[in-house]
Amino acid sequence: MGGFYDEVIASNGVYKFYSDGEWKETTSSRTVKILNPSTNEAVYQVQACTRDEVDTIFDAAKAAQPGWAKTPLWKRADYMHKVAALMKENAQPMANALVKEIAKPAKDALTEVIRSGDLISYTGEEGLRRLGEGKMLVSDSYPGQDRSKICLSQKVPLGVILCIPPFNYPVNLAVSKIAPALMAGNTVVLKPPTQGAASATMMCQAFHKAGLPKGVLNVATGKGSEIGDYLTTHPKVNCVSFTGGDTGISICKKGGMTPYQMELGGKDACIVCADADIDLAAKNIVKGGYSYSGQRCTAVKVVLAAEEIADELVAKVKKGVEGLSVGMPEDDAAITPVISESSANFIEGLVRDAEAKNATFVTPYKREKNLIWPTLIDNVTADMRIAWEEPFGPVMPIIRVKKIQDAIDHCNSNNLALQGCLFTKDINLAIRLSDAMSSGTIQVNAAPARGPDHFPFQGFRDSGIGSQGIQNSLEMMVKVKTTVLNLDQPSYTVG
Ligand SMILES: NC(=O)C1=CN([C@@H]2O[C@H](COP(=O)(O)OP(=O)(O)OC[C@H]3O[C@@H](n4cnc5c(N)ncnc54)[C@H](OP(=O)(O)O)[C@@H]3O)[C@@H](O)[C@H]2O)C=CC1
Ligand SMILES: O=C(O)[C@H](O)COP(=O)(O)O
Repeated sequence: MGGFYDEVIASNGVYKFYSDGEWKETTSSRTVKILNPSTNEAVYQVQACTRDEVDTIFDAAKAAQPGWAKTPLWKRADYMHKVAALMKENAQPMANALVKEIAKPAKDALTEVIRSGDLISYTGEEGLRRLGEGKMLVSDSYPGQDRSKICLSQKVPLGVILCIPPFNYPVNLAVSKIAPALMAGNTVVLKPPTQGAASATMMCQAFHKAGLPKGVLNVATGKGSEIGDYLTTHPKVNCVSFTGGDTGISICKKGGMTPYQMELGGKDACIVCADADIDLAAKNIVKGGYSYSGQRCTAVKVVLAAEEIADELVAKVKKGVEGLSVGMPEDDAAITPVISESSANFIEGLVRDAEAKNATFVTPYKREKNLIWPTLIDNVTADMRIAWEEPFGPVMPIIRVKKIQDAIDHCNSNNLALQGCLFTKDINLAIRLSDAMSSGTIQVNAAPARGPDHFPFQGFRDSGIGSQGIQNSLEMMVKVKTTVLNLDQPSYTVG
């Protein structure tokens, strides 16, 4: 694997956890297996941290926080640039791990690591400018007041941030939480997804090698079902930044007076209007719906096509889908095995339901273990589960609509409301539709996407709480502290 990562791995080949600046093995000797989705065989193992170890990790994070908050902003930014450079220099082994543990196509895996380095650098820059700014308010703007009070507000850290990313971007969605949290003077406990824990753990070595002070970043590994509740309800947690599925909703319900940044599931709708550029729409549906085998929260997950153009659109999407390579991530196939057998079974359940209710299979459904061939399903109706549920797999439903209002109503009736997109050549219609679609982000004439990573990224309804994107994440990782200067008499500057 290469010297840079050697100390991350224990002598028996199990990845270590990271606490108080040191790579450690659990005293329980229990480990968690990470299965390769392409073979369903164990490819890596991580430590199953005990509750005592979790306590020690939080103690380290809590103890390190005041010192880190006193580290000048420019120094924190310097660390971010060092980490980013180290990640990029040592990207390939991390990308290889992504290929093996989450079956991400080889090129996309490398892109994830490089994109993460860029995100960390940008966060250093942005944090330096933004977090150095506060506000000064004078009192005489409020009725009845004179100018005898001056209010100074600044952005201060929240404390210890618990970061929990999902399997599909274990590196990128980890750093999109860690970097803003650290820049804002917080310390971090990372709980990586089990599938993705090896690459996420490797990523933390870049922080270690950059010389980050002890306890500022810590990694607790183990199954979410075993240590998740203990982590999220831990008394030393001051904010939970989570990306994943419905688990996020139960975290909020179980939790207390802790701020949450939640990015949850999506059922991103793609509305194709009668006047759309059909080639452009078809290209985006194929790329947006099937890249990483549909396992993106921003994947196009239902197409709502105007009846007039539906035949032409379906034919063009079919052609694109038939051109997708299907195979192994090592070979950089476009469609690779989905994350687990249970995920493949769930996807198959949605497909069988649509089949039983007489949907039209434009491309046939085919599956070998976790590998599912890209499937295009036309004439989907509202009584089918796939019209509403998120497959997180390479399966695309098309619903034909008589009126655009039907498409808007479908989009707005779903509790999942992350992103959406629309295709039209009419800018006025585009704005009206975007305003009418009640989802966190609407893309006009392109597929949904989170990036570029400084753009706001948020879900409405059950798709999330708060907003991400570098700028908004920085704002979510701070609270406002004010100091009011009370003068003995009003004072005015007259210019
Ligand atoms: N909006 C967005 O940006 C994204 C949303 N998603 C959504 O996530 C789902 C798939 O991702 P997936 O990773 O399976 O999602 P999960 O919600 O199952 O898991 C997400 C993370 O939560 C952890 N976890 C599991 N149980 C608990 C618990 N009780 N307390 C705390 N943490 C826990 C998991 O750990 P472990 O792996 O050990 O179980 C993992 O790290 C899809 O629904 C998808 O839409 C996915 C990516 C992005
Ligand atoms: O987790 C996800 O699926 C994302 O946040 C989507 O990111 P992307 O649009 O860059 O794939």
